[in-house]
Amino acid sequence: MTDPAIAANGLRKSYGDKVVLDGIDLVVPEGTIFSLLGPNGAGKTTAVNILSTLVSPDPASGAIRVGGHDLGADPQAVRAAIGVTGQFSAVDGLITGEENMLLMADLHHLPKKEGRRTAAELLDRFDLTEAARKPASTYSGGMKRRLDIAMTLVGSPRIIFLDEPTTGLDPRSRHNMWQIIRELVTDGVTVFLTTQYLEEADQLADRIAVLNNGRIAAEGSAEELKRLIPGGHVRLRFTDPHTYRSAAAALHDTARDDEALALQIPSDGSQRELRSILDRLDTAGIEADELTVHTPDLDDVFFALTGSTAVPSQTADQVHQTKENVR
Ligand SMILES: Nc1ncnc2c1ncn2[C@@H]1O[C@H](COP(=O)(O)OP(=O)(O)OP(=O)(O)O)[C@@H](O)[C@H]1O
Repeated sequence: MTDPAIAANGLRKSYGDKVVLDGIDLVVPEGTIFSLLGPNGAGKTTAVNILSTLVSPDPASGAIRVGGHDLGADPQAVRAAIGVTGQFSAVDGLITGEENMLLMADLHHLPKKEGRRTAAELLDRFDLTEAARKPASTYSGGMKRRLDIAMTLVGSPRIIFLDEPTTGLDPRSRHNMWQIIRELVTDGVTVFLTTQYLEEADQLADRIAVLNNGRIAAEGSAEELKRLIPGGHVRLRFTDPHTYRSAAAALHDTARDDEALALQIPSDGSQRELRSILDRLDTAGIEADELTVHTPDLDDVFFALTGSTAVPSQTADQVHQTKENVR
């Protein structure tokens, strides 16, 4: 089996009396997007800084491996495997986009010709060819972020840390950035993403960890996390009023919508609960015309997990969410 791209056990970091990371475990498989979510000051940037060798973890931390290399024993090898795009851009505004790229190529000791080719290819890929000869200070926020990522890619990193890559971008630029991130992963790159935008994690991440009070409050796919909090339900819709009434009689605890001929049943969307609903319908010889599973959105999850009341650490069950017609 191949090493995960990132594996950290009991990651700890304190500044004086302040415990920022209180022993967190992270595993990010290769070629996936992992998102660390958390409110301001939760420790997301600290985690990125440690995993990218910029900041030392506390000695009490467990093993940390990035790109298959031990972070403590071989930080140089880790640095060679990763790229980091931080909240504070590495772009130098006084020189052009192209010059920024060529500077990165020099830093990576690429031969002049190869550096020029790589710079031109990446500028083209990130739609910056036209602006390449203009000072980067004249670029829009979205262009600067694109240039920043392009610069990170000059070294062909296998793992990229993106610390709040779309903060402050308008919706169009944000969607463009999401597309870029998806394409990176299609190319086999692993992305470790921090964000305060729940929609961003929902759209992009294979797995999400919610950081709160120095610990991982919950971890799972977006769908799994949404099932951790109440508010989910199964909705059954009928076209025949008689069937609708029979279903309402056969199922318990349903909220009725007589106008829409729809029944709403509280449910965590788990396979077990779905099976129980379908069994009861089968027993009564009833077929619904439509069945949909509704889960709370990630906003609900975030507020529930990072609110004042502590939520125990848990991992959601692997349950497949269905949205399908019942046949
Ligand atoms: N060098 C440092 N010295 C002292 N305290 C620090 C240092 N770096 C970070 N902290 C503290 O650690 C905590 C976590 O900071 P961090 O920047 O990692 O949070 P974050 O989740 O990235 O927040 P944001 O979303 O606001 O960027 C904060 O309380 C911060 O003040």
